[in-house]
Amino acid sequence: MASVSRRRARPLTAVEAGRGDWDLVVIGAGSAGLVGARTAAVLGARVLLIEADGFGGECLFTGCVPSKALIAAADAAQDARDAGRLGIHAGDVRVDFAAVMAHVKGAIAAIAPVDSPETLAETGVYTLRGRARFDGPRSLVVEGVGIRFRDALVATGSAPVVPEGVDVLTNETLWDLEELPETLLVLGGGAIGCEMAQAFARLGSRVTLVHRGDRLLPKEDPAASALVLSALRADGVEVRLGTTLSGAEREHGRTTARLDDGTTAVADRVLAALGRRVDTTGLGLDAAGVDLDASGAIAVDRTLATSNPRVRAAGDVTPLPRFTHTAGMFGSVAATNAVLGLSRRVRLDDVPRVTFTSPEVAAVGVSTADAATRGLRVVETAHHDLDRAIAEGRTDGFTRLAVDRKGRVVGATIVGPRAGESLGELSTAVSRGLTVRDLAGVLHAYPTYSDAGWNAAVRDAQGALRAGIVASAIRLLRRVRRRRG
Ligand SMILES: Cc1cc2nc3c(=O)[nH]c(=O)nc-3n(C[C@H](O)[C@H](O)[C@H](O)COP(=O)(O)OP(=O)(O)OC[C@H]3O[C@@H](n4cnc5c(N)ncnc54)[C@H](O)[C@@H]3O)c2cc1C
Ligand SMILES: NC(=O)c1ccc[n+]([C@@H]2O[C@H](COP(=O)([O-])OP(=O)(O)OC[C@H]3O[C@@H](n4cnc5c(N)ncnc54)[C@H](O)[C@@H]3O)[C@@H](O)[C@H]2O)c1
Repeated sequence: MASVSRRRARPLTAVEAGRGDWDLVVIGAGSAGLVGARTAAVLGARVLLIEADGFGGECLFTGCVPSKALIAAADAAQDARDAGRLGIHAGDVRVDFAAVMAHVKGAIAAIAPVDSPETLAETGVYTLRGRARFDGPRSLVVEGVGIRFRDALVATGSAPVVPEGVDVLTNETLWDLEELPETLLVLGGGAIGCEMAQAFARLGSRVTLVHRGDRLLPKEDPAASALVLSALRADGVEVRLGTTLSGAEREHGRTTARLDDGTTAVADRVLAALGRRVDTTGLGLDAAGVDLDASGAIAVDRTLATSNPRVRAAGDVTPLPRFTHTAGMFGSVAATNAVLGLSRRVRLDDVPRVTFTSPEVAAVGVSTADAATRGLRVVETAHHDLDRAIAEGRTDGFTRLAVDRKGRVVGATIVGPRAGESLGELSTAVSRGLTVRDLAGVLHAYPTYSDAGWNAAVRDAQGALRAGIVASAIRLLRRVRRRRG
C-alpha cells in the first residue's frame, strides 16, 4: 500500500495518484461519479476521483442548474406580465439579459463549492485533475502516469446530438450568450427543447420550435403533451410538429433553416435539443474489455456491471434513464457493489421525472397513458376541481394515478404549478407499493396541489366502500346500529 492513501484525503498530482493502491477509481466527477466516490469513501474505501474538466459535471455547469436558474428568471418576467389576471398591474416588463445571465452564473458559483476537490477531500475522496484512459483491465493512464485499481467506475456522461453542418448552440454553449437572441430556432421537443423554448420566449425572444414527432414530450402522457403545447403557444412559441431540419444556411448573422415539410424558419440563433449521444472515443474501453451497446453507451446489467467484472458504469454514459437523480443513485449503487462485492440491483419502475415548463409535468412509474393497455385503472383529479388551483387561477392541469388490481399506485402524472414538488409523495407510493387506501388515509393540508392526488385516492377508496365484502359489512353495521336505536 503506497503512502498517499494512509494520509488524509486531498487533491493529488498524477504521479502521486500513480503511487496509490486504490480500491475504487472513479472516472468523471458529474452526478454519478461524485455520489459514487462519496459513497465509496463513506464505506471506508480508498477512492480516487478523476475529472478532466469541472468537478460538478453537466448538471452543475451546463445542465440542471443553469437551465433552472434561467427558467426562474423567465417565469418571474411572465408572472409580472401576467399579474393583471389577478388585478395587479406591474407595468412594462424589462428584461436585463446580462443580469439574468449573472443570476445563472451566480447559481452555479453558489453550488460549485459543494463539489470542489477540497470539499471532497473532507469526505475522504482523493481527487485528480486529468483525462483518464484505460490501458488494461485493471489499470489506466492519466498524463502518461499509470494508475492501478481493484475496481473502477466509469461515469463520463454524454454529449448533445448536433445536426451536421449547422452552426448551433447546445446546452454546452448556451450559457455564454451575452445578448438575448431576437429570434431563436429550437430543434427538438423533448425536455430541453420545451424548457428552453418557453424560457427564451418569456425573456423576449421570438421562438420557433421544430419537433419531428406529432406531440411534444413524447415520453409523457399525451394529455400532458397537449397542455404543454397550449402553454408554449400561449407564450408566443411557434411550434411546428412532424417536421425536421433538412439543411441550413447562415448569412449576415442569421440562419435560414430548411425543414423537410418544405417550409423554412429564419433565426438569429439555433439551439439543438435533439437528445444525447455517448462518445467513449479515447477512453480505452477496448483495452479494458468493456463492451458498448448498439447506441454506443456502455452496456450494463442491473447491478451496473459491465463486461469487465472489475469495471462498473453509471449515469449518462449508460443507456439507463438520464437524470441527475438516477445518475447519483445508480453511481452510489455501483460504488457499493464495487466496494463491498455486492450485487445490488437498480430499480427502473419508480424513476421520477419532472419537466420544468410552466405548467410543470411530473411523472413516476408506469405511464398513465399506458394504463388501459396494462389492465390498470386511472383515478384522476382535474385541477378545475382543485381549490388551490382555482385560488391561483392555474386550473390547466391534472393529477392522475395508475392503480393496479390490488389497489397499488404504480404510476402517476401531474401537470400543474409545482408538480415536481407534489411528485415526491407519489414516488414514495410507487416505490413502496402503497395503495390508494394508504394515500386516502393520510391527512393532507388544505389547500395544496398535493390535495389533488389525495382527493383522487379518497374518491377511489370511497368507491370501494360501495361494493363487495366491505359494502356488505357496512350495511350490516348500519342495520345493527339502527336496531339498537
Ligand atoms: C440542459 C439540461 C438540463 C437538464 N436538467 C435536468 C434536470 O432538471 N433534472 C435532472 O434530473 N436532469 C437534468 N438533466 C440531465 C442531467 O444533467 C444528467 O443526466 C446528469 O448530469 C448526468 O450526470 P453524469 O454524472 O452521468 O455525467 P456528467 O455530469 O456529464 O459528468 C461526466 C464527467 O466526466 C468527465 N469526463 C469525461 N471523460 C473523462 C475522462 N476520460 N477522464 C476524466 N473525466 C472525464 C466530464 O468532464 C464530466 O465532468 C439536464 C441536462 C441538460 C443538458
Ligand atoms: N427536467 C429534466 O429532468 C431534464 C431537463 C432537460 C434535459 N434532461 C435530460 O437531458 C437529456 C437530453 O434532453 P433532450 O431534450 O435533448 O432530449 P430528448 O431525447 O428528451 O428529446 C429530444 C427530442 O427531439 C426530437 N428530435 C430528435 N431529432 C430531431 C430532429 N432531427 N428534428 C426534430 N426533432 C428531433 C426527438 O424526437 C426527441 O423527442 C434527456 O436525457 C433528458 O432526460 C432532463
